[in-house]
Amino acid sequence: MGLTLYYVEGSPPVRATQLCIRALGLNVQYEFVNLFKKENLQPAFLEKNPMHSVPVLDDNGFIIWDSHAINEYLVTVYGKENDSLFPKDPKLRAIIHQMTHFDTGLAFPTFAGMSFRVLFAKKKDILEESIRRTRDVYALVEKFLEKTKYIACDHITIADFSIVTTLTTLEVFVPEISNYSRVAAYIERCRTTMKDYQEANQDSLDMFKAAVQERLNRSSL
Ligand SMILES: N[C@@H](CCC(=O)N[C@@H](CS)C(=O)NCC(=O)O)C(=O)O
Repeated sequence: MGLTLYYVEGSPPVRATQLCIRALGLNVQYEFVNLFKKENLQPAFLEKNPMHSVPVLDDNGFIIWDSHAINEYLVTVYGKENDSLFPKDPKLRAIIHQMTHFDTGLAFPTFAGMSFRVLFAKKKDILEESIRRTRDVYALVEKFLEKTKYIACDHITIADFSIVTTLTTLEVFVPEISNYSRVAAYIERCRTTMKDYQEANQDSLDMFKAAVQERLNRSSL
């Protein structure tokens, strides 16, 4: 059996978990869940995750959902003792949680609102309110990065997997990150230092961008 990840292409939380899986060098089987065909609402999937979201991890029958929880679990169980991706130091852990809650509470829902509108409700525009919220996210991350190279400290942690995947996907809708120099430098740092960034984040992000671009019918984003 081993590890199975239920996933969909393009999803920032799925990509966050894939970055973690790649960083840990884990061997994982992938099960595609087609959200457009509502496979996530089928009883068998709801049994695994009543929240009907991906990613979901099955570790030999132990089921866990939510990318942040999955990443904590993977590093705790399969990482090195005191793995730097999720260090045991309580203060650092608190900051990692602070940043993953920022992702869940503000950054990801900002993405999800725009994504639902364009891909599922098939609208061809983005609401002003969503653009304003995205700018808030960029400005907050710009502020967070005043003191550290990565989002929680000076090295990569699981919080970075969540923040970088969400930020790079927000940029698909509101391509203004170049106005935020620390955010732009941070994304470039993640791109060049995270293991298998291209395969775990960029490839799927590019597919997502092409799908959004097609729906919005813009020549460039
Ligand atoms: N907080 C969750 C969010 C997961 C989530 O909302 N995933 C989206 C794809 S990006 C999904 O599965 N949406 C379908 C649904 O919620 O019904 C996580 O980090 O895993």
